[in-house]
Amino acid sequence: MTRVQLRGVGKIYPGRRGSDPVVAVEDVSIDVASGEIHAIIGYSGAGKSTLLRLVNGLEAATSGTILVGDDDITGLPESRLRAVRGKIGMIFQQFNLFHAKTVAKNVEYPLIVAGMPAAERRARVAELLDFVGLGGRAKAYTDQLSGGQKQRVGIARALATNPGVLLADEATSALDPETSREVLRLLSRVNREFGITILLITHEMEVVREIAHRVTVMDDGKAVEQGSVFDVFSNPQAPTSQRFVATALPTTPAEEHLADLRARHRGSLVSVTLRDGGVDQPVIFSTLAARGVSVSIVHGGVTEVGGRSFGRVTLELIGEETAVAEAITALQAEAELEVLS
Ligand SMILES: Nc1ncnc2c1ncn2[C@@H]1O[C@H](COP(=O)(O)OP(=O)(O)OP(=O)(O)O)[C@@H](O)[C@H]1O
Repeated sequence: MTRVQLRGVGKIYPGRRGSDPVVAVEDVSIDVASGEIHAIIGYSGAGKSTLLRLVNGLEAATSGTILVGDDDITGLPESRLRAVRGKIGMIFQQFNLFHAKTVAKNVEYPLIVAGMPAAERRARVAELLDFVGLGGRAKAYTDQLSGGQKQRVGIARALATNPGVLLADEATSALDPETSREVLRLLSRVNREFGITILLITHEMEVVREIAHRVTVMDDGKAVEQGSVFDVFSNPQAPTSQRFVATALPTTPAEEHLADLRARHRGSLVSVTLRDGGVDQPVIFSTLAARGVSVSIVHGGVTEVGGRSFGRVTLELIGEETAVAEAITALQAEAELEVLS
């Protein structure tokens, strides 16, 4: 069981040929609990890859401390870093497999480096390939595999030496949505069955929603928001988080779409947020029915986030003007409701 702790971590790259230094990561603190799946999300250039390289010690932080398990990797000499890296597995967007080697040889490679005897290696490789569902493809060459299968080989190889932490660098970005979900489900199993802590970076909110427990949102080198996936999705605070959430959740219609809805629906339009632990849907419908107001859902929906439900629906309310106004006032006391027209 391994936790990862970043405290005030910064990375400044020296400017090239007289240009200004680049602040890639600035004062980032993240606590990844042992056995947690923690996602770091951000747009291109936010500093995600740099952060991951600092965690596996490929690059040295300019400031702050990084603990992997009980090892403070900041300031460790290369010889000691190698031992810590042995406890960290890594998978990549482009898989980084050896094309001239078979599937089995790819997975065996880190075991050879670790000095494991041949008979044990064979047994371990067979066990790993079974786990990732590639038991029948041991002798195939990696260029005969689909993208999803290649990433399964990457995962088996990363797990070979029993790491406590798995770092995933945009691990599903090169895959189609269905294959991406299969690989994410496999990563969830890795986390659940072996208790491996996973730190993954991504620019896709769907990835966060699918498997992460907690999330850090990065923007311009800084951690601008952190929290449980449900909290960040259902109530994003930072503008960057709000933009990401809008890509993955039903939202209030944007202005141009709203104009279209208004043209097609003559009733009053209201947007209601449905949050696990918030107002019950029957309360909304009975409040409207009691005043003779009829209701249609015209936009949005309800979805699963972090194992809980969250939704935002736009409703068209039709009835007597005073009855609709009264119903809206009554609902505002119970629910998160925004009047759109
Ligand atoms: N070796 C380097 N030398 C100089 N600047 C760098 C170096 N690596 C990254 N940077 C800069 O640091 C900033 C953060 O880059 P980084 O690759 O970590 O972002 P990212 O969020 O991973 O983006 P992407 O998703 O596009 O990879 C960028 O401005 C980038 O140009």
